[in-house]
Amino acid sequence: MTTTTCNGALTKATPVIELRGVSKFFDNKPILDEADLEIYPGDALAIIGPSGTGKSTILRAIAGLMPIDSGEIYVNGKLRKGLIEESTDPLAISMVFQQAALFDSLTVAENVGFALYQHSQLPPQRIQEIVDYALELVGLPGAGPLMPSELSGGMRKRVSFARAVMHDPDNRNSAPSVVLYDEPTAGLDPIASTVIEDLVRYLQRDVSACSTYVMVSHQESTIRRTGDRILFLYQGKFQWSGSVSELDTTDNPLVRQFLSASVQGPIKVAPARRV
Ligand SMILES: Nc1ncnc2c1ncn2[C@@H]1O[C@H](COP(=O)(O)OP(=O)(O)OP(=O)(O)O)[C@@H](O)[C@H]1O
Repeated sequence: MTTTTCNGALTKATPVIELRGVSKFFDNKPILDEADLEIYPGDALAIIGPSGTGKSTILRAIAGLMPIDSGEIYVNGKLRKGLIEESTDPLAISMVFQQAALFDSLTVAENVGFALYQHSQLPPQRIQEIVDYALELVGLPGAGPLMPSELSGGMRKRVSFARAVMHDPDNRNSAPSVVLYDEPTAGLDPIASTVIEDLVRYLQRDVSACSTYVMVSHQESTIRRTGDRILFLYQGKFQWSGSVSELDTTDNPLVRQFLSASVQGPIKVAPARRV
């Protein structure tokens, strides 16, 4: 594939992440069924699909947080063996979870700096400076001493963003190359969602040299504002791929039914239980 790099040059790129025939079963049910996916440098992908179709599962597989049952995952062309904790990927992948997943007993600063405090040799004063930089980046300057319980849902999400993009500003290579967002705007009002969507684009544009991300969302504004390429996941496979404008023009029956919120169509809908 020919792609455009950050500086505009056309190159034949190696996918930063490639899934080949990845399957994952839960309770003997195939959730991912020989799914293929290629993510190229600078891609802004949005994965959509009905609830329970495996969107979070595929993010966890990409992140190396969950074992797959068959298939292969390549990171920068290198076959990943085992989970992320057992081996090191040749590039940093970071995940923003649906529930901001903060440690409630730690301050905001301790949450954001957690990985650096645990795993780096940097002096605490330097980590503090980096944490302050990350909090500024997400529009929460001075929030470091607060406890998570003092934050709104939108602020908690921004803190989890700061933690996900934590890196040493003196070392641009330490920024995550791929960020995986699992429903970062779920449960937020439209304005708070816009703030998060803008933040995703800002981080892509300005934080690392050529940021790449995968967004999972049910919110149409988030899909349209953060996805350059939309992928429709259903029955364990990607069934459709297109641009945001193609979302409105495609005659793919899965996409049409999904966007029209109709219970009639090829997507099987579990009937509501009568009470
Ligand atoms: N650890 C697990 N153990 C058993 N089943 C699981 C596990 N994780 C996910 N599943 C099942 O796999 C299916 C896909 O779940 P997943 O969370 O990936 O779907 P999703 O598309 O992200 O859904 P939603 O849009 O509702 O968040 C669901 O049926 C879920 O119950």
